[in-house]
Amino acid sequence: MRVDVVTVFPDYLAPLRLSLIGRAVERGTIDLAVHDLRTHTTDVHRTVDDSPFGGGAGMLMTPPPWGAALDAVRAQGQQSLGADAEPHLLVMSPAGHRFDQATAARLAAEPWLVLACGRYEGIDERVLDDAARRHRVTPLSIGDYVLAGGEAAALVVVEAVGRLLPGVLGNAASVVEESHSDGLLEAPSYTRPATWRDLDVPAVLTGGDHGKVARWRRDESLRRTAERRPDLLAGAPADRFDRRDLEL
Ligand SMILES: COc1cccc(COC(=O)c2cn[nH]c2)c1
Repeated sequence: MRVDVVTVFPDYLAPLRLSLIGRAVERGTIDLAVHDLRTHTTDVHRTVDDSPFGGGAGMLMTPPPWGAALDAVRAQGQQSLGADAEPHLLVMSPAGHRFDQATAARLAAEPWLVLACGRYEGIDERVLDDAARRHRVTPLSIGDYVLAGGEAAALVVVEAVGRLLPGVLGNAASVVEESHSDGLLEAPSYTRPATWRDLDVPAVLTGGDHGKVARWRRDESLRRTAERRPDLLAGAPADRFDRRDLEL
């Protein structure tokens, strides 16, 4: 997978060169390129923002540097992926579609993502409209809060998507048995020592009955989800989860 990130703070994306994702980049599983938006300005002050038409607080990112940057990113990407290749542009924004594990799984199947990191109050809408003439554009939110810029959101998206790519997680690790993989939160988990500060591991987990372990984990998963994230249960079709255990 090729991943391009456009930002006024390239150094903010340095963590993508570390650890799990960093190794995937070194191995070439992820072909990562971080681009400095200011490289695509033409004025002496390297201006990327201006006041919003219609008034309003703060500044907005002006289209010309974004247009030039996205054109350059497409040209570079097509050099390595082929002249017909087109990216999927993800614009990190509080006004975006909700990013979740299902979205991460869908994006992990795509060959080329370009992430746009907005700053200030955001990016002039015509940048998205112009890009949409050539390829898919998806405004994407990692949650219902406002950050100072899209860079932290880009780190989240690249990590959540990158870890799903083949070979990125060690063989032992599994993306199947984890929170949100089955629409629920994962059950509590334990490892050695069996007793720690007079706290014991639930006996079912050390009893050796795998059927009972599976049942216990499912029950705990449903209980934890009902307690912490009832929204995940509310939207589910009636038969999706075994609600009898939770008196829901
Ligand atoms: C592009 O327009 C804007 C405007 C304001 C802030 C940002 C940065 O992104 C976020 O704040 C965000 C992303 N997911 N959840 C929050 C982008």
